[in-house]
Amino acid sequence: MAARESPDPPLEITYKNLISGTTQNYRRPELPVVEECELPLIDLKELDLGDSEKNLACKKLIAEASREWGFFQVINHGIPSHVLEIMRAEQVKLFEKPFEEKKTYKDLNFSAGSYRWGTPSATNVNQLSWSEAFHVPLSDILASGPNIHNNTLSSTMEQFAARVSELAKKLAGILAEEIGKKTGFFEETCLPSSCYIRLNRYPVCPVVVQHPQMLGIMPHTDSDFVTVLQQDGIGGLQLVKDGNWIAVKPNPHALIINIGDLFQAWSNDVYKSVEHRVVANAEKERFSAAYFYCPSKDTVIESDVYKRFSFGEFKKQVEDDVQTFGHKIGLSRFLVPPGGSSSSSLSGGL
Ligand SMILES: O=C(O)CCC(=O)C(=O)O
Ligand SMILES: [Fe+2]
Repeated sequence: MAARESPDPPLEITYKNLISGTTQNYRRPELPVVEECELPLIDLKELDLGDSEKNLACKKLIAEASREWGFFQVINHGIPSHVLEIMRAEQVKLFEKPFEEKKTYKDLNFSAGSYRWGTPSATNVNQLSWSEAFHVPLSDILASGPNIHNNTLSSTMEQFAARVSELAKKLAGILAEEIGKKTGFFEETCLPSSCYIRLNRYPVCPVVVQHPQMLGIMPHTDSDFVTVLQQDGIGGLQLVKDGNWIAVKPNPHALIINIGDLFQAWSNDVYKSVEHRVVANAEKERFSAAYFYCPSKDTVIESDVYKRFSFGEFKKQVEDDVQTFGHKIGLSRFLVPPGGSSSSSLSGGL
């Protein structure tokens, strides 16, 4: 295959100087990595057996995992396997396209900037994400009407989103109920068009030999209520638990669920939005698809721990911080100062 037709973004060439530099490449102290482990595995079948004891026990497990891990995996989640398989097949087909084509992908009504690769702001190798992604607001897909381009990718994403959002809504409702909050909140605020799908590909990373700590995606928390993640069998996802990085063992039958920043704030820090990252792989490429369950931008998050903020303000703050500091600061930006009031308005805010 001619070089210009390669599907891979030119990560190695673009970041050559960062990769080959040594002295300026200070690496911040790493948390120790603990061995691969299984996330709490929750069988959602228990919710629908008509057995109220099992139903309650299952809800408790969901809440407990969200408090203690911020992450869990679910089986018997109700999403037909063909929906997941078609999504994955379309995702692979999309990423197989030559890099030059992905950069300007016009077949879909994806907004500008949906396709991302590497880390444009990286000034040292530790800030480099060895990956490419389509980060797609579902409003792009739904706005284009039913299958306007006769495009199987957009109709597949629409079908995937419809099913996965049902799962996210169900889990969010259970988590709300477990802390005595209104479950209807999500139906009112998280609309089909306010959510996002992010299709990730982690190309093989030959540089791992020189830089064993190379990451596929930088440590981050998600800026949503709940994320539903479909990963393949390669592995590489890690999360922080009790001050250590834990490697998640892939389970081919399960979907991964994690709590995002909005739920942490809305639950007054009961549920945890936990930092996670993906390590690069020297031998195998990896795919994942994340569904971000988000409210409309004007939705206000009320919390006793954080100043009240709209989702739009939160997103804007994250974007500004990434621009200024090269990384997200997140919820700590919105903490109520000691002795302060959570209803105080942000400057230029509500
Ligand atoms: O690929 C993964 O396993 C994680 C992806 C992720 O964290 C994200 O897209 O926010
Ligand atoms: Fe994430």
